[in-house]
Amino acid sequence: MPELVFFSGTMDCGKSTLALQIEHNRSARGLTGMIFTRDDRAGEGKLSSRLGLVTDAVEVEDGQDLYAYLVDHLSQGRRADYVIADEAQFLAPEQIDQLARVVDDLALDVFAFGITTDFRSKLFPGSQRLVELADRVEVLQVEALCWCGARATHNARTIGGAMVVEGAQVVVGDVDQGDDIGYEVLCRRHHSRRMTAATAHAAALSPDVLPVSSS
Ligand SMILES: Nc1ncnc2c1ncn2[C@@H]1O[C@H](COP(=O)(O)OP(=O)(O)O)[C@@H](O)[C@H]1O
Ligand SMILES: Cc1cn([C@H]2C[C@H](O)[C@@H](COP(=O)(O)O)O2)c(=O)[nH]c1=O
Repeated sequence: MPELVFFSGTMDCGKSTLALQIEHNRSARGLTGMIFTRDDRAGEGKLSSRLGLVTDAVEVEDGQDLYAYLVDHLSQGRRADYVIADEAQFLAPEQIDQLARVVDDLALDVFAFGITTDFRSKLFPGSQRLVELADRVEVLQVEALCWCGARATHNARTIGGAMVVEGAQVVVGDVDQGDDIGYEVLCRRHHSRRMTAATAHAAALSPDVLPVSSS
């Protein structure tokens, strides 16, 4: 049975790498994928992984009907044996409904990849709809780690290494951005305490927490 599968996790846990591996394994067996993405860091119409792999993809636009796009594609006699949708958190809920219809009416597997929650630990609307509709939600096996060594479950947005909680839900960016606006994955404890690697390091160096000499 074709399925809608949502591969979810934090940033930097290997979602795009897995998407590229699924694409590679299927195309090696003569299958043809329809690859959708939106706002990949590598630029428009690209699906990229931090391991350096990249492939071309269809850049999803606001209001685009993904089901109609596939029907049109197939009715022109072109192939699509399965669908990959990366950065699926950026899709609108209606577009997730359209992907579910691709599974049910066109009998294609749809593999969606995305982060579940934003920098305030709130669901992205597209991810919420995926959790509601997916046949399976898969958590990636390679766990990203918080600076403390615990499994990272949350995404923090940072400026100069310090966590911020104000701002737009969507700001395309990467981890390890130095002084720029960026992201860091944290465990829940450190996300709720707003404690990033930089602020934890600064606190450890603070005279307030240094052992006081008795001499
Ligand atoms: N230099 C490296 N050597 C080995 N693995 C790396 C390297 N850089 C990144 N990775 C792996 O790639 C993962 C990020 O993959 P990516 O597909 O870009 O993540 P996501 O799409 O989930 O944000 C990291 O968690 C790490 O496992
Ligand atoms: C937490 C969070 C992330 N984003 C953006 C930042 C990146 O461009 C993508 C996630 O990409 P990845 O391949 O999973 O690393 O999402 C955002 O716009 N808003 C957020 O709150």
